[in-house]
Amino acid sequence: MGTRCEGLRDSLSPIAYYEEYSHFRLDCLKIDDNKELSMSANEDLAKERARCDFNVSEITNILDGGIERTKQRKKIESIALSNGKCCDVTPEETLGPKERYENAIRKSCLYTKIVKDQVLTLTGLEVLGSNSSVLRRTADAFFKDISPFLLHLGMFVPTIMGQGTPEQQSYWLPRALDFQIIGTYAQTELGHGTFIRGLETTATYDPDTEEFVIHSPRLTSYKWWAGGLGKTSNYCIVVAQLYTQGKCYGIHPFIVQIRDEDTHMPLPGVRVGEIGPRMGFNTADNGFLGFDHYRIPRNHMLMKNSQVLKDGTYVKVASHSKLTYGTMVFVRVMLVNEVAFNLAKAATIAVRYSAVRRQSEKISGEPEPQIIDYVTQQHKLFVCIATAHALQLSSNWLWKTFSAVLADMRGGNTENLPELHALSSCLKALSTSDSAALIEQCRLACGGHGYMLSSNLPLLYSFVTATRTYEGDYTVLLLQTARFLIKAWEQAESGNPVTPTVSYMEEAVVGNKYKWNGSAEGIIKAAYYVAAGKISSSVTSIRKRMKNGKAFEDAWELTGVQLVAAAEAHCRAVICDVYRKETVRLTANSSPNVKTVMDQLNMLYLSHWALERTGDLLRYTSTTEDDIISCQQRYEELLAAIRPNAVGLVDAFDFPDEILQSTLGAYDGRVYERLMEEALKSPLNAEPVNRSFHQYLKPLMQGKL
Ligand SMILES: CCCCCCCC/C=C\CCCC(=O)SCCNC(=O)CCNC(=O)[C@H](O)C(C)(C)COP(=O)(O)OP(=O)(O)OC[C@H]1O[C@@H](n2cnc3c(N)ncnc32)[C@H](O)[C@@H]1OP(=O)(O)O
Ligand SMILES: Cc1cc2nc3c(=O)[nH]c(=O)nc-3n(C[C@H](O)[C@H](O)[C@H](O)COP(=O)(O)OP(=O)(O)OC[C@H]3O[C@@H](n4cnc5c(N)ncnc54)[C@H](O)[C@@H]3O)c2cc1C
Repeated sequence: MGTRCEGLRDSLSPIAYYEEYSHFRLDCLKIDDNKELSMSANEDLAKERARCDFNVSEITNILDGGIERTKQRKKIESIALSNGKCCDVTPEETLGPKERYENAIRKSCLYTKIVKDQVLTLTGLEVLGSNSSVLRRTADAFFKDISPFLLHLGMFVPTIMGQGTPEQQSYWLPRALDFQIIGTYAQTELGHGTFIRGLETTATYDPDTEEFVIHSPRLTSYKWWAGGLGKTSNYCIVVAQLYTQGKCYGIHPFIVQIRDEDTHMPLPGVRVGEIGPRMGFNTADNGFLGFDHYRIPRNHMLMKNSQVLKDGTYVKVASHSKLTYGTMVFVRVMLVNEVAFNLAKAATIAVRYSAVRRQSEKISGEPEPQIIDYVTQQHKLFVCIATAHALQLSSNWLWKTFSAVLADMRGGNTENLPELHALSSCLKALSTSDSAALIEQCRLACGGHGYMLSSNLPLLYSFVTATRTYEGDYTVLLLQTARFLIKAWEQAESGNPVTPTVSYMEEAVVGNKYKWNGSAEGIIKAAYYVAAGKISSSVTSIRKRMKNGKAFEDAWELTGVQLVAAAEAHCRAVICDVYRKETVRLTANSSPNVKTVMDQLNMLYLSHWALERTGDLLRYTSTTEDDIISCQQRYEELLAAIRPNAVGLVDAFDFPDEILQSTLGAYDGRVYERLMEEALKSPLNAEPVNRSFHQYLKPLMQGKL
């Protein structure tokens, strides 16, 4: 084999040589060990599918939101996937930073063209709204990492829709939706991300020219992080402090052109670039942006919620001061769905791999079991499937809540905005945090092979762990929810009505302790009592500190750890409640076995969290040790009951291999063959001897260095 490859190296270009070389290596391996590298599907996986006792596509339909939506998703996927040009000849992760970016742009353009020419004509703009997760999911067949266009559809367009006047929308949206311009959302600065009232970029109105002057007064005011900002976008939403008639009116959104539409050169007064290598998002050209007294027309301020008239008069239109934060709320809602989908991918990879992988001996001399037969492995993985369901169903519910509040606000009613803000904040925080932790758990469950980039688990993790930070950090958002909860508690205490998601407080303020009952409804009620207990303890701590002379702000700050835990407990109770109710509702007309397995998963989730929070249950409810023992027993029974259906359950997520992009998780289970095929694509395998041998190793080994 060596001789054949040596000969090739002289006659071929590096890429062609490497492709040829890889094929030769594969051919050789096939000849040498036909059994190992057979093309047939893995037998264990086939057996798993044969023993699955429910109709897989029924659950797929439930998760998609109905049979029609499954059909539409599949249609969109088949349009995108039938375009073979999405494939990478060289694995994305083995390219240098420039090549990776260029390749990401190539694929983004290709994908955009498919969406414009074929998908939008099929679905209309609906695919950009409630159905946009289908586009995101399909896009993953093109990108292992992130598209530089993500912020264009994810935030630039939604900000114009949510913050622009009808005239502004009719001017900007057709251009943006047709990709004649590409935009992003530049809010965060080097010096401030969380505290957006502290942003330093200024937009000062000049009535003489009817322009805003955008300026970055110091280094910390440089915009930092926006996806697609470094090299791709020619426009962006800039969030800046608005000054007019000598007064600051706080942060407002502006549409700012940053590059020439023809040459793509940065415009004079604009300094823009990419921020450098990151833990993930390395194909998304996250950027920096500074302005030197850069002028934009007056009507580039997005004026739906407030306006600056020609003479500089500031007019507030909106009835709520936080409507400028609307895009963030929208993206937080979308992110719950986004991370549910990524967790489902990780669970699919890890469960299929665990059915293929055999390791150790349970009983000496007997065949090695599939690792999925270890109860500890089931404990690691089944909660991932259940959490993906819990978050998917919670995200659908949150989307409905969001749409209803949005409809109210269109009619001028912002009464339910605080509750939506509290809900979207804590659901974003918990869903991203849980998903990141569980994706890492999936990686660990796959042993060494999970560490391979080709498993796709490291990339999924690097993407999802960022969601815990961006669009509002975990702690910061839970503290926002806590503000709402403490106010609600005080209202309940004084006998005033509270909003639906905190109605449990009305019963809890009386001070009863809840008696444990191991049914689903009992566990949910216990979760609400835990939340109420933690909120009550936080209130007591704040009051005690204030009694001891602290100002409210200091008392609040000192109680921060308890407040975050209270908001977390509240959110967990909401997820448990929504997951239960939606499971019951959605399986009302399902076949008996689907009903059973969905109920088992739901009970597994509830029992899992009860067992994770035994300290809280013992403290805030009348749960006893015997109750915990029976809960543990039930949990272990559920692991055993779900085991035969585990592969069927992840098949129900219905990820085509092209979207999953994993050597460990492909449908046919040819794990070892795929690992070897990918290994052979490594650029280091393109030649039998690397030149560093001659340059360094040989001189070192021969004492001639
Ligand atoms: C195709 C779709 C795909 C979707 C996926 C897209 C993926 C995109 C990938 C990457 C995108 C990343 C983008 C970004 O990260 S953009 C930057 C995001 N930045 C943040 O999220 C910053 C977080 N900080 C904040 O939100 C705020 O600063 C704050 C922490 C909430 C504090 O704000 P502020 O200081 O103004 O407010 P106060 O704390 O004083 O609170 C005053 C009252 O206002 C209430 N409030 C706050 N925010 C809101 C809101 N959004 N809506 C309604 N009400 C709000 C707050 O609760 C206070 O109320 P109270 O009654 O207690 O006085
Ligand atoms: C991959 C990625 C993509 C991004 N994309 C964009 C984008 O497209 N556009 C954009 O504008 N931004 C973007 N961001 C920025 C992102 O929104 C911010 O990083 C995020 O909001 C957190 O702000 P920060 O970095 O300033 O963290 P900081 O606020 O400095 O937080 C640091 C720590 O301090 C804690 N902390 C801060 N304030 C408080 C408080 N009041 N109470 C208690 N603890 C507190 C936090 O919990 C955290 O632990 C992106 C970030 C990442 C990682």
